[in-house]
Amino acid sequence: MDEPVLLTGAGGRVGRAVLQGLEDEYEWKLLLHSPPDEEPDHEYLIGDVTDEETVAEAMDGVGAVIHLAGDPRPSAPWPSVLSNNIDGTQKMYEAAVDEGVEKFVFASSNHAVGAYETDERTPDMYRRDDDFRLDGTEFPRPGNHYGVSKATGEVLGRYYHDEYGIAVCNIRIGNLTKGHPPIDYERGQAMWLSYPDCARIHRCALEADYGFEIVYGISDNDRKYYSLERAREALGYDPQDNSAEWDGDEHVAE
Ligand SMILES: NC(=O)C1=CN([C@@H]2O[C@H](COP(=O)(O)OP(=O)(O)OC[C@H]3O[C@@H](n4cnc5c(N)ncnc54)[C@H](O)[C@@H]3O)[C@@H](O)[C@H]2O)C=CC1
Ligand SMILES: O=C1O[C@H](COP(=O)(O)O)[C@@H](O)[C@H](O)[C@H]1O
Repeated sequence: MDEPVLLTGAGGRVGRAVLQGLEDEYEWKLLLHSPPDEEPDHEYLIGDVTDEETVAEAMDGVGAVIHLAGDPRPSAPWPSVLSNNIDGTQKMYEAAVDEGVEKFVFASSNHAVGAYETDERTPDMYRRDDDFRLDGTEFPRPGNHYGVSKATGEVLGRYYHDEYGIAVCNIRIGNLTKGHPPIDYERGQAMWLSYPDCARIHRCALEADYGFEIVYGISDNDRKYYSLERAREALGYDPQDNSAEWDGDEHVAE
C-alpha cells in the first residue's frame, strides 16, 4: 500500500491493537474523536464520522480505510447506533468512493450474528467438542440494536462494492482482550481475538486481493463456533494465538 491508510476510531481498543502491530508497516492517517493525551506519531485529525467535512478531509489522499469508529456497546441505544454506526459508516463509504479509495475494511461484530446463539445451542456451542460453525455465508441474525447496526454496515459495504467497485472486507470481530482471553467466560474464550492476531487480520485485509468479503476475526481457539476458513482462504490470515493456551491459569481481564 503506497498511499496512507486512514484509521478511524484510532484511539480505541481495536485501533490500539492495530497500531501496536502495524505501526511501522504503513503510513497512517488517524481520525480521533477527541484530542489525544499524547501527541500521536502519525498524521491525525479530530472529528466525527457523521460530519461530512471531517470525513472528506480524513479521506483526502488515502488508499485504504480501516473503519473502526462507532459505538461498540452491545447495549447501545438505537439513536446512538443509528448516528455513530450506520450514518457514520454510510458517510465514510460515500467519501471513500468519491476519493477513489481502493479498500475499505469494516469493523463488524459477532453481534451481527448473536441470535444464532439459541438456548438449544448454548452453552454447548462454546465448547471445544462442539462442531457448530458459522462461516460468514449465513444471514445476519443480530440480537440487539448494536448488532443490527453492524449487519447494516456490512450491507452498506455490499452496496458500495456492487455499485462502485470498492473492495470491502467486513471483519466480524470476536472478543478482543489484551494479553489473555477473558476469564470465566466461555463465549468470550471461544471468540477471543488477541491483540497480535487483531493486527495480523487487519494486515491481511489491507494486503489481500478480494472483492467483497465477510470473515470472522478470532484467534485460532480450540473452542470456536466461527469458522476461520474464509479468513484463511480469502485473506491468507494465519492466527497464532489460542485461548486454550490459557486454560487453568488465573488472569485478570483488561
Ligand atoms: N473490542 C471488541 O472486542 C470489538 C469491537 N468491534 C468493533 O470495533 C470497533 C472499535 O471498537 P473498540 O475499539 O472496542 O471501541 P472503543 O470505544 O475503544 O473505540 C471506538 C473509538 O471510536 C470513536 N468514535 C465513536 N463514535 C465516533 C464518531 N461518531 N466519530 C468518530 N469517532 C467515534 C470513539 O471515540 C473511540 O475512540 C467498533 O466499531 C466496534 O463495534 C467489534 C467486535 C468486537
Ligand atoms: O462487538 C463487540 O463484541 C465484544 C464481545 O461481545 P460481548 O457480548 O462478549 O461483550 C464486546 O466486548 C465489544 O464491546 C463489542 O464492540
